Amino acid sequence: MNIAKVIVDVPASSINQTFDYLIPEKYADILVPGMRVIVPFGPRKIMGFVVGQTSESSFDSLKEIDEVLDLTPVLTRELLDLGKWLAEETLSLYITAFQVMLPQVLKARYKKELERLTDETLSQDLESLFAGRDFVPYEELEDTNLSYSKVQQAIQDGDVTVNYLVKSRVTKKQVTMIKPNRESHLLEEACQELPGNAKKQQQLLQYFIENPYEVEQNILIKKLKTTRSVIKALLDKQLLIASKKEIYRNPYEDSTFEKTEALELTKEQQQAITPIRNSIRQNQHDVFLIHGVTGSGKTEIYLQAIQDVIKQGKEAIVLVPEISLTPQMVKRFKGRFGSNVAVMHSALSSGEKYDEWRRIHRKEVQVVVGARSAIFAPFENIGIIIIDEEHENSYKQEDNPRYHARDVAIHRGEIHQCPVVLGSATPTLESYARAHKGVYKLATLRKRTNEKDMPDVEIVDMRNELHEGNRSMFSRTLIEKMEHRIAKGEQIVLLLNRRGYSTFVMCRDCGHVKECPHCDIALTYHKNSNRLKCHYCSYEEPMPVFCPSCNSDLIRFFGTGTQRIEESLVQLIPEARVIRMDVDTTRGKGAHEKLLNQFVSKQADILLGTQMIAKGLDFANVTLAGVLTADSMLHLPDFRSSEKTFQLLTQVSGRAGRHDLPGEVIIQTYTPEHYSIQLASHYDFVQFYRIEMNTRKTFQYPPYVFLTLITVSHQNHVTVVQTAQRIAQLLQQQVEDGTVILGPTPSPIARMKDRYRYQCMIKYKSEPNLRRTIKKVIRQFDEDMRKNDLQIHVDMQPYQLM
Ligand SMILES: Nc1ncnc2c1ncn2[C@@H]1O[C@H](COP(=O)(O)OP(=O)(O)OP(=O)(O)O)[C@@H](O)[C@H]1O
Ligand SMILES: [Zn+2]
Ligand SMILES: [Zn+2]
Repeated sequence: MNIAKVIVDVPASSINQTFDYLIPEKYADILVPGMRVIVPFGPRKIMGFVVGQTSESSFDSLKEIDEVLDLTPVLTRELLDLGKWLAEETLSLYITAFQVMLPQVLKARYKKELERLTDETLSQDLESLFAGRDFVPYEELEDTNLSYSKVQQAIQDGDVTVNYLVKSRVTKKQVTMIKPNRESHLLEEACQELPGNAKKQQQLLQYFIENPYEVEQNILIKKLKTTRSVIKALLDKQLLIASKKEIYRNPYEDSTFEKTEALELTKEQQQAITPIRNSIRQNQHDVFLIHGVTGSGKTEIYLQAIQDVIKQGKEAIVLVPEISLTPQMVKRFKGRFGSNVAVMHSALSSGEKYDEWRRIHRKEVQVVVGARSAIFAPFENIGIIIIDEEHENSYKQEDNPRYHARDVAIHRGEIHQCPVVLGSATPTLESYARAHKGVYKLATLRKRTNEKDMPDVEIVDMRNELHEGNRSMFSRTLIEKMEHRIAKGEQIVLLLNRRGYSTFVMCRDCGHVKECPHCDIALTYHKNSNRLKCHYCSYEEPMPVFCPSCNSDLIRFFGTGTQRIEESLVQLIPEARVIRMDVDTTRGKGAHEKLLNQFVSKQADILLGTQMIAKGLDFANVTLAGVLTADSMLHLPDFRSSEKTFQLLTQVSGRAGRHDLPGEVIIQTYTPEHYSIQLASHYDFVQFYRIEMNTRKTFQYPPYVFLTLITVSHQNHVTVVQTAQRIAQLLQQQVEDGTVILGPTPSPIARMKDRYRYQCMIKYKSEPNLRRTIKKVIRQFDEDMRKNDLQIHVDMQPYQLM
């Protein structure tokens, strides 16, 4: 087995296969599939993944592997297989599928070092390598004759580890630790000698008299509500002593989470969890759909099911949509399982992400809570996979590989023979239909755990407001109710449904709309910088003073952004303190969390925001939720627009009155009679499901058919049209009767980043060979893609039809 099969990092379909390389003697003992290597490829040296080994090759004069990057495989056997499956399922390249499963840090080449983890004596050659140091540059290892297998053994024994030196900014985090500098009785004496007014210092000393241990300065400050200057005073008196300590970049200080215990489950919860527990006990793969109203205790069910899995010595993956991966959510998992939880979140720095991944890889944790890509957590003994808010679009990756985390979850669930649990108050029609047919097992939670009714929903017809002379974005009812709440010291959540709306700039004289010069899309006005920005390619320019088309100075912005709403809100209710949450105010790291904390600590009366405020937030003091424009996305050219509207309205309604105070919801709309608005106001999911399924059946949309979207793009318009037409023709010849090929038509955004875009949609009921057919068709354009920058994207499960 002296030959390695390698998938190389060249993202081209002509290279999408394994290449054979000779394994040099020095790597013979240590190399296993799943490791990354550097190999010569043409004139270059590139990275690749070892996916297999063999002793024979049909090629002669093989080149040698240049370097082995990992001493422990970064991809497990299962993940290697999963990568192959993923590539085939989504028609993407093997290399892209492997890359998506790994943290960013492992996708590039970084300097490495060996770190000694033990004080025990190591083998002699390792001792001479470390030569008294704790850290050794990796190159030194490569320069010695030391056998890699010895180092590998030391890593497996936990004596040594390999670190990646991600840019120094994120490599190591140092924290200040504080501990007492004297024995407790001496501290007590000192405490009595402090002046009587030094209450804060006394409190701090008292703490260390009772807890004579080292503690992180920041935690101390939080716990005792004390300050740096108080600590400094005692440091200066040499009663305490400070030191620096390097820590894992654990972004959530575990010790600050209060421990929670399993709650006694309600009847409904028990009924829902029992079959899940059975599957866990019997190592059986089933898919469960928990349809439970907001506040019905789904999360508690997840927590207790995970508890069972941990007891079995197995692992759990919990997926949460990016925007609901809030500190509140993390707290619930860390509160129950403490440091046994890793969190994977896009707001973490690449170093932090790598640390969390490594905790999983080393099996230091049994639970991971994360956004979409956490589905690839390198666990090897999975006992449950949970997808919360399963209807969320963010589970679909809109980039290659275009996968849906739900499909990956079910595939891994089959491999590990473990249950997969999908939960939502508004499941997708696809999932609910499967539950209806018995493919998934359905559990329904009808009641909130606190037995409180869902809040009353009032629909306000904005057309009437207009007729009666109210031109503002706020109905009189909503204003009245807001004023009432503010007077009582209660809080309000206001949602501006922003999809379909934006602040674009238009000339009132000639109607000219300012568009991005590279994309066929209106530019968005940003007031803070007084600039126009493109949300697709990040092009920007200053707000024009004169219309570029007719030179009129009546060029103004239109539409309704959160910023505009905030301004008019403050005009209407001057005493209102408003926190605005949108892409602009939440950009910085931790900004999201900071705004929420301000709201929780009642520094504001109103939380105004886009979709991001509708999910998962749980505020005790919120008694009114308002939706400003319920119908703004009802008319988008997307067959899921009614479903999305229903989901959003239901989610927002769930924000109010979750605790002791009763809640109320106002939905403002121009189409009050629409079924998704009417049924959302009655929380009638099942009726909505029935009506919407009928519509889907009539117009032949999923779940009655499958869709595949092929998008062609190129700088030259003619090339795009011709290619798209040719693809449609070729497909037409090969698909089954009854399969429909729509298009080619221009994509809804017909040009993006200077590239024209056309699309074909395939609608089918059964096409067992579709993937093969598409591959064959696209292969004909290989050369154009390689040499001529033609792009063809295939999405086997399109969600963004725009
Ligand atoms: N068995 C129980 N007994 C008492 N309280 C419970 C129980 N289960 C859950 N709760 C509490 O009820 C509240 C709502 O529960 P939870 O957040 O789990 O519901 P959910 O269905 O996940 O809500 P959402 O869909 O809005 O996220 C929480 O405060 C939770 O602590
Ligand atoms: Zn643009
Ligand atoms: Zn003009």
